[in-house]
Amino acid sequence: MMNPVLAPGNLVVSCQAQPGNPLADPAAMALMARAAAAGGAGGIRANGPRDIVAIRSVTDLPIIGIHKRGDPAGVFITPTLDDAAAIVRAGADLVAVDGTRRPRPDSRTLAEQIRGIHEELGVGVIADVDDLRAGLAAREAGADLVATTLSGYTGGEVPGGPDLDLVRLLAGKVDCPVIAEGRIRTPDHVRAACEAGAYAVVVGYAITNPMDITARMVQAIPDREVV
Ligand SMILES: CC(=O)N[C@H](C=O)[C@@H](O)[C@H](O)[C@H](O)COP(=O)(O)O
Repeated sequence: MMNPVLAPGNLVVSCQAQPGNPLADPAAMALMARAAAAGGAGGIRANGPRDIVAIRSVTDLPIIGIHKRGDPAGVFITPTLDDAAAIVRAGADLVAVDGTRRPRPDSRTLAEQIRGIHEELGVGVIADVDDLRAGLAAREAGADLVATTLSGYTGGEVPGGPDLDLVRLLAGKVDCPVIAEGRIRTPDHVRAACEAGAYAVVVGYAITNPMDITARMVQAIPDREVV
């Protein structure tokens, strides 16, 4: 197994902004990463070579790199080996890839992609999974860590809270570190994820997406008049 790079018991802050978000700009994501580091984050998760280059230039924290490409309804988190290569060149220390059992756009298997990342790029791999079976299969395929990132995003309605049951199940069954990620919104969620066995916890929108935070606050206003 590759060195997991990320120390245990850390909070990783996901600094990502999608098109349509005014913060979708590498300089803004670098400022987010600096703020996260100043607040005590132990790692940064970031999307795409441009953001990763900008973030690498302002922090020595471990960077979990992803490259979102293609259709968000399918395999779109670092779908190919070339996508992984681009983010490692940009400065990522670990690569996260879609670790679900869905067909991959280049028709390689997850095991082939992971082997390529290990052998050609020399970094560890996090499998972003959606359920226990995917987590076990991803570990079997060579993933160094598994994360609950895609739970709730591969069918049906997206739940309101984190999938702590999946954290617990994975932590009891896979022999590698488990990262809790996805809809972790509060310090209580962070604590519960650690108690469920998470090696590290990733928080995104609740820290780095003021558009989403604002919308939630607005939604909470009773009898809001929509103009
Ligand atoms: C499903 C998907 O595309 N997840 C993405 C993966 O990188 C990000 O959009 C999330 O923000 C990240 O996983 C952190 O989760 P949250 O923002 O809920 O704390």
